[in-house]
Amino acid sequence: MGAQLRVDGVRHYRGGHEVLHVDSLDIHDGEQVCVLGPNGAGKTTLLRLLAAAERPHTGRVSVDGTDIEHGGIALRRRAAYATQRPGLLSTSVARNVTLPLAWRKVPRKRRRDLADDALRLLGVAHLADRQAAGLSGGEQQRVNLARALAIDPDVLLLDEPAASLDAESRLSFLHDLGRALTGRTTTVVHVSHRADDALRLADRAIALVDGNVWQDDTADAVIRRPADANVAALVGYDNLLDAHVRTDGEVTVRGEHTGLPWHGEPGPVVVAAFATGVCVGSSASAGVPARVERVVPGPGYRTVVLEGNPPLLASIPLRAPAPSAGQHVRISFDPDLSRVLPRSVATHRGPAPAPAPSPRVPAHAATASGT
Ligand SMILES: Nc1ncnc2c1ncn2[C@@H]1O[C@H](COP(=O)(O)OP(=O)(O)OP(=O)(O)O)[C@@H](O)[C@H]1O
Repeated sequence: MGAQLRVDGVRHYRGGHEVLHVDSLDIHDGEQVCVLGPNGAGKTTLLRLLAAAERPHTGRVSVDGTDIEHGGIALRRRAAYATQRPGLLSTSVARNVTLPLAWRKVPRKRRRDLADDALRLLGVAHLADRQAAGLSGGEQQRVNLARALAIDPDVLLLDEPAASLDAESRLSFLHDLGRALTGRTTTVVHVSHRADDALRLADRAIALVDGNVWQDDTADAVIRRPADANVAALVGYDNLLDAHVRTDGEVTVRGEHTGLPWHGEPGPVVVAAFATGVCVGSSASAGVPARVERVVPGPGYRTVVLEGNPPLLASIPLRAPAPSAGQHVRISFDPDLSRVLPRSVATHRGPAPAPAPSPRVPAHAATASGT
C-alpha cells in the first residue's frame, strides 16, 4: 500500500527566514518522486513536514486526506524516514531491523523473517549478527534501508541516503535500493542535490530552489526541457553560458551566432549545454571563438577545457584528434544536447513575510527510520 501526500499553501520558517514556500504539491499513491535542489533549498525541511516530524507554520500537509496535525503517531508510523546519517542503535544488525517491527506488534517469529528478507534485498543478510557500530558507512546505510523497508512502509522518505558513499558504492547501493523497491506500491520521496542519484529512482522530478517549486515534471522532461538555468544546473548541464537573443531572434554567445532556436522575447538568456553537446572545430570553422586551456583524459572520452570563467567543457571521443593547450578553436552547440533558457523563472522573490509568532513545532521529532 502507498499513500497520497498533499502540501497546500505551506510557508515554513527557520531562524526568522522563510525556507519553504509551496502553494500546492500532490504526490500520488505509489509514486516515486525525487526532489532535486541545491544545498539549503529546503529539501530536508519538506521531508520533515511530509514525515509529520514538524508541522508547517502556515498551510496544510496531509496524508491520504488526514492533516498531519491530527494524524499524529498513526501517520508517522506509516512512514519510514532514512536520513544521510543512518543512526543505528548500538546493538546487533538484526535487532536494529526487528525493533521497529516489535513496536508495531509483529509476532516474534515473523519479525526475524521480515528482517532477514529486507537485509537480503539490500545485500547485507550476512551481517545480521554483527554489531551495527562496527559496520562501514556503506554497510550501515544498507542496514538503515533494510530497517526502513522491513516495516513495509506506505511512505518511504529518503534524504540523500547515498551522500556519504564513494562513487562506486553509491551506484551499487542505489541499484540495490531500486531493485528492493521494484514491485512495491510504497510512495517514495527521494531528495538529493545530485541529479544522477535522484533521477535513478524516480518517475517524476520536482526541482526545489530557494524553498520554491521551480519545476515539476517527468524526470525525462526536466532533463530535456529544464525550466531555467537553475534547473539546468541541477540536472547536470555542464555549461551555462551567458547569451543574448537579438531582435531578429538570433541567439548569440560572445557575439557569435549559435543557430540555436528560441521562441521567447529578445534579451539576455542562458545557453545550457552538456559537455557532449559542445563541438570543437578548427579556428577556420564557424562558431564561437575559444582557446583550449587543457585536455583531460577520461574513461572513453577526453574533456577539452576551454578558457573562460567558469571554463567551458567539451567532451570528445577518444578516436577524435584532440586539440592542444593554447590552440584557438571554434565551438558550436549540438541542438539536441543544448538548450536556450531564461535565466530564472522566479515569480515571487522578495522579502519573506515575518514568521509566525509562535511556531507550532511538536515536541517529538520522528527522524529515526521506522519509528
Ligand atoms: N536551525 C536552523 N536555524 C536557521 N536556519 C536553518 C536551520 N535549519 C535549517 N536552516 C536553513 O533552512 C534552509 C533550508 O534547510 P534544509 O536543510 O531544508 O535545506 P536542504 O535543501 O535540505 O539542504 P542540504 O542539501 O544542504 O541538506 C537553509 O537555508 C538552512 O540554512
